[in-house]
Amino acid sequence: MDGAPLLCLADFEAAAGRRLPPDVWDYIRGGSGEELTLAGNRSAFARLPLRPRFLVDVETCDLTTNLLGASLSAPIGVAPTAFHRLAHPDGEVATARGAGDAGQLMVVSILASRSLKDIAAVASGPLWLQLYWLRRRDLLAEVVRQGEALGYRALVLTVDTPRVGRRLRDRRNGFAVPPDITAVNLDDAMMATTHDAHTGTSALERHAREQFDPTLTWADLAWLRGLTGLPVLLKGVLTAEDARLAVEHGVAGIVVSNHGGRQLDAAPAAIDALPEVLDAVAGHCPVLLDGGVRTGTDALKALALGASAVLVGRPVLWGLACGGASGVRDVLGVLAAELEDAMALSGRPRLRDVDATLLTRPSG
Ligand SMILES: Cc1cc2nc3c(=O)[nH]c(=O)nc-3n(C[C@H](O)[C@H](O)[C@H](O)COP(=O)(O)O)c2cc1C
Ligand SMILES: CCCCCCC(=O)C(=O)O
Repeated sequence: MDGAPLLCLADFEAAAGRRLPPDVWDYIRGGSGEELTLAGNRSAFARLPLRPRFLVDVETCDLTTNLLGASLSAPIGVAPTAFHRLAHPDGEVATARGAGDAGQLMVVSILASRSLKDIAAVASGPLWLQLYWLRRRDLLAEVVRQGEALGYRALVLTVDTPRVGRRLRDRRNGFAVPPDITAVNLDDAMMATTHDAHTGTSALERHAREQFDPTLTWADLAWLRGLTGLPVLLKGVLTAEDARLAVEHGVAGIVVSNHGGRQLDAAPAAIDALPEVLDAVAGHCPVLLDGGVRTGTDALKALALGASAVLVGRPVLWGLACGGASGVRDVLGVLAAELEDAMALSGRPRLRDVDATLLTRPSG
């Protein structure tokens, strides 16, 4: 990567914004509606001060962790995002290389623009596979079968997208996926409408209305669990009520997420929704968080509240746009280094020391 050094995720964001075509940049950066939730994801982190402790030996800080049997160099991973070839010609293959080099988890979108097989072939870190519930259950079942056969270790069902949110940037741009970039793990004919550009509308919104199944309910989870031996996590849970139902339905984990502010505008900031979900889950399964994580201190705050790990969406695409695999590795590396710094400077050298007292004064 040439030019000024990229020292924090905001540097990657600015550099990516200069490189990508304006409509792609808007697709990546945008949220839905008035973008209140998008902004809230950041401002909610900014509102939480940390309570550092001192005179603790912090010469060595240990970020390593284990998530559903996978050893990770840090509790930070790649959130599923569609069509990585929008950001770099190598797409998800580069992302998987970068995540593997960083020793971190990658969740691959069902809308990946490289094959699950090519991604698995280069991955040195754990891969999970994200699913949207398609009306075409035969295609969904085939993707699950393929993912399991290729060694993907868990399924992440996104539940916040019965349809795509009102993304005004995409509507204004008449956004459509360029014809040479496709969701190659799904049927070409089914995906054709993602390429149909019409002024004033988003091809992705229209496509999802046709192809995503909005009738999905809790009762359908049994069908998915019956297809596979893989653990199933739910992504997009924001309330205690849904978290309780998720546990009752035997999920292996929950990702607290508002889809990066791209679905229901006015949904709570992810970090604000985390405590009620954690309370309801009561330790029955790991709870991850995504949405607005941009610094090591953001990650530390989520971990202090009780998250097992955080995922990042847009920052990975910024890294990809800036430098392919090495850009992704660097973005994840910067976040991990910042987290390590924050642990040292707050007197919490091990993840088990990272608890609620970092945010709230203990009683008594
Ligand atoms: C360009 C883009 C594409 C996305 N595609 C998907 C997807 O295919 N599946 C999914 O579950 N979430 C998708 N998401 C949401 C992310 O998984 C994640 O929830 C969100 O990006 C986290 O917020 P952050 O970008 O602030 O880190 C997408 C987000 C973006 C920005
Ligand atoms: C192909 C139709 C829907 C794409 C939505 C991808 C996504 O989750 C996002 O853009 O956000």
